Amino acid sequence: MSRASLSVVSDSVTVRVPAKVNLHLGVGPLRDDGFHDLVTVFQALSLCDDIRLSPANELRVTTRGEGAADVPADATNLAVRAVNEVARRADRPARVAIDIDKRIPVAGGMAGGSADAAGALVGAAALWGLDIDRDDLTEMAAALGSDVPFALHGGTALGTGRGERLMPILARGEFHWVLAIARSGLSTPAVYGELDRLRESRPDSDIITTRPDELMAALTSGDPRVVAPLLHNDLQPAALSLQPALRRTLRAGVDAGALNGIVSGSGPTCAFLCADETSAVNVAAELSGVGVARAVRTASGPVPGARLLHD
Ligand SMILES: C[C@@](CO)(OP(=O)(O)O)[C@H](O)COP(=O)(O)OP(=O)(O)OC[C@H]1O[C@@H](n2ccc(N)nc2=O)[C@H](O)[C@@H]1O
Ligand SMILES: Nc1ncnc2c1ncn2[C@@H]1O[C@H](COP(=O)(O)OP(=O)(O)O)[C@@H](O)[C@H]1O
Repeated sequence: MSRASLSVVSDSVTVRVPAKVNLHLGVGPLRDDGFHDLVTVFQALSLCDDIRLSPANELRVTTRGEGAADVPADATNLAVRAVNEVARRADRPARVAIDIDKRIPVAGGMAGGSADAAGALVGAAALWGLDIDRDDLTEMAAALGSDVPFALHGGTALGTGRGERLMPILARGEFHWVLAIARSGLSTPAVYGELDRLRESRPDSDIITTRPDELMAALTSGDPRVVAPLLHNDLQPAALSLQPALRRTLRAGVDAGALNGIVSGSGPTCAFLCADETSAVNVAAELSGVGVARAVRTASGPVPGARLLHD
């Protein structure tokens, strides 16, 4: 069969993909390949991007919504890279229009680009009727970025390696979060670099990357009051060093009634764990009034990873 005669199985597909927060982020020393070994606990949140893929004459991408102007519209867009990867594997032309409806803050430490990549992998496979098994999809995801496998996986999971090796974690119940989105983003490599710099200046500081057993046990209890004091992020001092104003944001969320606040991944989004949904709505309202963030959102977790939406 020639490439041109391959039939398109569907007119268009839409995939919904979640943001993540790291409930625990332990960062090991810098590896020779430029990455750091991690021990992290991811949770997928109800703040999602929607990725629509439709047949087109050429590969193109448009983004609307949250931070759209900061999302590349060329071959460096992670969704474009994902579609190119599926096309290469299927040996077919990547003639697809990708439309991203963004809600996940760009360069916000919530893995928005990774989510779009995961959505585009699932979307391209569905659009072209390809049968790619879960392990192969996960391998393709890991090649696109350390956080991409988790965006496929969703739920609550332990991440090791550079974050791409996943093991599901049992988390009971629903956790309610408030997200304070900062006025400008932070570059992930810059934040890891700042952590290395801070560690070099304090050579006696311990680097501990053991499994966070206490947090994992707390998650099975489903009680946010037990989980809240166990939130931990090794990248937080580095993010605070690059954006000192985040200290005020973290304080404001706790003052507004959150159980605890943490910088999400490499930041600068701050995530606040609340006792319940009502408390989250109240904390969000109060935090909006203080003016420490560009936008404030509520979200719950865990939610599933990349999933096809059916009209
Ligand atoms: C920090 C975390 C925490 O979940 O997420 P974000 O806060 O950015 O969303 C991740 O480790 C980000 O993962 P991701 O954004 O996929 O990173 P990649 O594209 O794989 O790598 C970008 C760069 O980040 C640094 N990096 C990333 C992962 C890792 N384990 N060690 C690193 O040092 C490296 O400098 C690398 O070149
Ligand atoms: N589809 C995409 N959405 C967002 N950012 C993207 C995308 N594709 C590439 N990028 C690039 O990736 C960088 C990191 O974006 P993002 O994944 O949103 O943040 P973070 O790594 O902090 O979670 C952005 O600054 C942008 O240049």
